[in-house]
Formats: sequence, structure tokens, C-alpha cells
Amino acid sequence: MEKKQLKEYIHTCMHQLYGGVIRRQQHLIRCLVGDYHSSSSRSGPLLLVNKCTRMQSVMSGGNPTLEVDALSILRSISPNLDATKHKGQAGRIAVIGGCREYTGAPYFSAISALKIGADLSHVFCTKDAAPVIKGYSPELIVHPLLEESYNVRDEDITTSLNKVLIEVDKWMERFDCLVIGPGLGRDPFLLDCVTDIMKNARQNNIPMVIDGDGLFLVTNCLDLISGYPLAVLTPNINEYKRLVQKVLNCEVNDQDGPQQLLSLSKSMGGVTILRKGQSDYISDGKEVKSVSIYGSPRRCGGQGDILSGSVAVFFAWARKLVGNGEPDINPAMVSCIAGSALMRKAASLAFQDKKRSTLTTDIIEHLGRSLEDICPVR
Ligand SMILES: NC(=O)C1=CN([C@@H]2O[C@H](COP(=O)(O)OP(=O)(O)OC[C@H]3O[C@@H](n4cnc5c(N)ncnc54)[C@H](OP(=O)(O)O)[C@@H]3O)[C@@H](O)[C@H]2O)[C@@H](O)CC1
Ligand SMILES: Nc1ncnc2c1ncn2[C@@H]1O[C@H](COP(=O)(O)OP(=O)(O)OP(=O)(O)O)[C@@H](O)[C@H]1O
Ligand SMILES: [Mg+2]
Repeated sequence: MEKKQLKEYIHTCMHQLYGGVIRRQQHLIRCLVGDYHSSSSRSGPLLLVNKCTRMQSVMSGGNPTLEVDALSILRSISPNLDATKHKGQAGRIAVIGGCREYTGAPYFSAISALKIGADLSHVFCTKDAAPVIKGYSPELIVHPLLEESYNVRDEDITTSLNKVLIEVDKWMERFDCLVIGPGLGRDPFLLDCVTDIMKNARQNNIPMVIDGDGLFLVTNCLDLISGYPLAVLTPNINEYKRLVQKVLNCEVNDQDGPQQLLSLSKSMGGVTILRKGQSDYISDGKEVKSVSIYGSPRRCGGQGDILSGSVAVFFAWARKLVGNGEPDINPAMVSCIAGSALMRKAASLAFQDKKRSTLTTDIIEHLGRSLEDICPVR
């Protein structure tokens, strides 16, 4: 049996054998916390799932000592669907991004949030990008509120900035999580607007997933997120390199990658960082975990955008668990682990179907089935 088939086979068996038991465990989060800190508190089925995940991790080249039981975590934070809930309770997400050049990235991020189970997904983008993004999908709520410098006269800069902020402010408190940066671009006026939006979000304790050009912004203005526990950064290889150079004043050290990631997160006051790559590494400055399951060899652009939208939804869900009396988990860590696992599973399924022609839209189409395989709706 080939490696990939074996992985799928083990996964299917474990799911069939224990999926129902795990879903019924009301105390799964306590097991999850035990999994972070010790192995002695694992329950029977969870232990077996852990073994399975570790086996997958070893096969996919991850670090088995850091590998976390991502599938159990994903199951533990996914809410039940029932008739008592109303629109909004499964998450209201907003993506701040989309400009003249980039309309795909904010769309990928926002639509992924919906496909996973968020109830509402908004996009705040420039006036030029809005009709294009609306044209991709009637599901998204698109606000053409942002401006780029070429559209703003010098003498109007302050009034235009204030106008943008007043408009965005009206919506801010409604969101469970923001995704800052997919397809944002690097226009100075636009980045000034987003700087103020982020300050406002922080004052209102709104979680933020920062990706793409949002990372360009915060790397040049670390105070925006430093010490904010509700910030998640999702750097790719280039974005990570820039962060390490700026914050740690050195080059990326792959010999001791997890330790360097831990230092980076600690130096930024405990923001959670998801370093994307062959294995994804996640740290909140206290611990480092890895997710290496599934994955695909296809590297088409846009996969990081799916991830940012996914992490935002899981952040909203995990935060609700904390609100319901599970204070021991860090929702930022948990959401990164869940987002990484789901993205990698969807990418592997899409690749099975489409091989070299796999596109980001194909991966998005597999998000629902991936979540259903891991965590079926009751
Ligand atoms: N379909 C879509 O719409 C997609 C859109 N996407 C969106 O693209 C944006 C950039 O993200 P990315 O991942 O290409 O950035 P990354 O790997 O750091 O840079 C690669 C190289 O490019 C350069 N560079 C980048 N931006 C630059 C700029 N404005 N002006 C000048 N140089 C710039 C960069 O240079 P450097 O920063 O090193 O100076 C590096 O050498 C971001 O908004 C993302 O969300 C993606 O999500 C994919 C799908
Ligand atoms: N070599 C790899 N093997 C397997 N999975 C990978 C590999 N590199 C990245 N990934 C996965 O792809 C996802 C996106 O990571 P990537 O580094 O491509 O982000 P990105 O460059 O920001 O993407 P985008 O094109 O959306 O900006 C991550 O979830 C990561 O797990
Ligand atoms: Mg990216």
C-alpha cells in the first residue's frame, strides 16, 4: 500500500472506530489541554487518535515530538449545528484586503470562512476591487470603503482617512475576528487607514489574523500588535524572514527553527505565529507545536489565503469555548492548529483529484468535505 493510501486508510479506520465516541466526550477540551502539557491524561480513544496522528506526522516528515493531535483539536472546537441557533452565532468574519492588483486573495479568504461554517463574511476593500469581488460571489458582503493614494488629493488626505475610519467603525464591533492583509497591497494611504483600523480593533478586543501585506505593515510597525494576545500572524517563507530580521535582528535559522519561532513570538509579547511551510509550526511564546498531516505538493498561490480565513473562523469558535468556561486553552494557538490541519486535508483531497492542475478554488471546494470527514455533522 502506498504511503498516502496508508495514511488515508488509518485515518478512515480511526474515524469509524472512534469518531462517535470522541464527539460525545463533553470534556474533550480538558483532554486537549492535557495533550499540550502531559501524556498521562489522555483518554483511550484520544490516545489512539494521537498515535495515528503521530504516525502520519512521521510519515510526512514532521517533528514527532512537537506534532499535535490537530484532528481532535479541530473536532473539539467545531460547534454543533442545531435549531436553537441564530444567524451570526457561528461566526462573523471580516477580511480587510483587496485592491487594484489583488482581488483573488480577499475572496479566497472570505469565501473559505463561509465554506467552513461562518454565518457571515464581509470584505472591506478599495472601490476598484469591490465590484470584482462582488462578481465572484453573491455570498460575500463587500464594502467599497478603502482608498488608495492615486484616488486621494494631498489636501484631502486627513478628511479621507477620517471618512474611511468612521465608515469602518460602524461595523467593527459586530465582528468575531478580522483577517488583515490578503491582497491589501502596499499603498501608503491604504496602510495608514489599516493602521487605524487595527488600533481600533485592538481597543475593542477583536481578534486579528494578520497575513500577506498586513504582515508587511506590522513588520514595519511592531507596536500595532506587540503584546496583543488576540493577534495571530501567518507568515510564509518571505514574510517570516522579514519578521525574524526585524524583530530578532538575525537571519532565519532552520537548524533550530522551533526555538527561533518561540523566541520570535516571545519577543513580540506573546502574539501567536503560524510559520507556514512543509510542516506548519505554531508558537505563542510559551510552547511550539507542529502540524504536518496531509498536505499537497502543489504550491499554487492563494493557499495561505484559505488558511487565514479558516483560522479566523476557528478563532471565533475557540473563543466561544473559552467564554463557556474553558479558560485553559489559548484560542489563538488552537485556531492555528485547526486551520492548518483543515487546509492541509483539503489540499490533499484536491490534489488527489486534480494533480498538477489543482487550483486554489479546487481546494476551497474540498473544505466542506474535509471538515465533514474529520468532524461529521450529527
Ligand atoms: N490571487 C491573488 O489575488 C493572490 C494574491 N496574493 C497577495 O499578493 C500579495 C503579496 O503576497 P506574496 O505571497 O506574493 O508576498 P511575498 O511572498 O512576501 O512576496 C513575493 C515577492 O514579491 C514582492 N512583493 C510583494 N508585494 C509587493 C509590492 N506590493 N511591491 C513590491 N514588491 C512586492 C516581495 O518583495 P519584498 O517584500 O521581499 O520586498 C517578494 O520578493 C499579498 O497581498 C497576498 O495576499 C497572494 O495571497 C496569492 C494570491
Ligand atoms: N512545502 C509544503 N508542503 C506542504 N504544505 C505546504 C508547503 N508549503 C506550504 N504548505 C501549506 O500551504 C499553506 C499555505 O502556505 P504558503 O507558504 O503557500 O502561504 P502563502 O505563500 O502565504 O500563500 P498565498 O499564495 O495565499 O499568499 C499552509 O497551510 C501550509 O501548510
Ligand atoms: Mg500569503
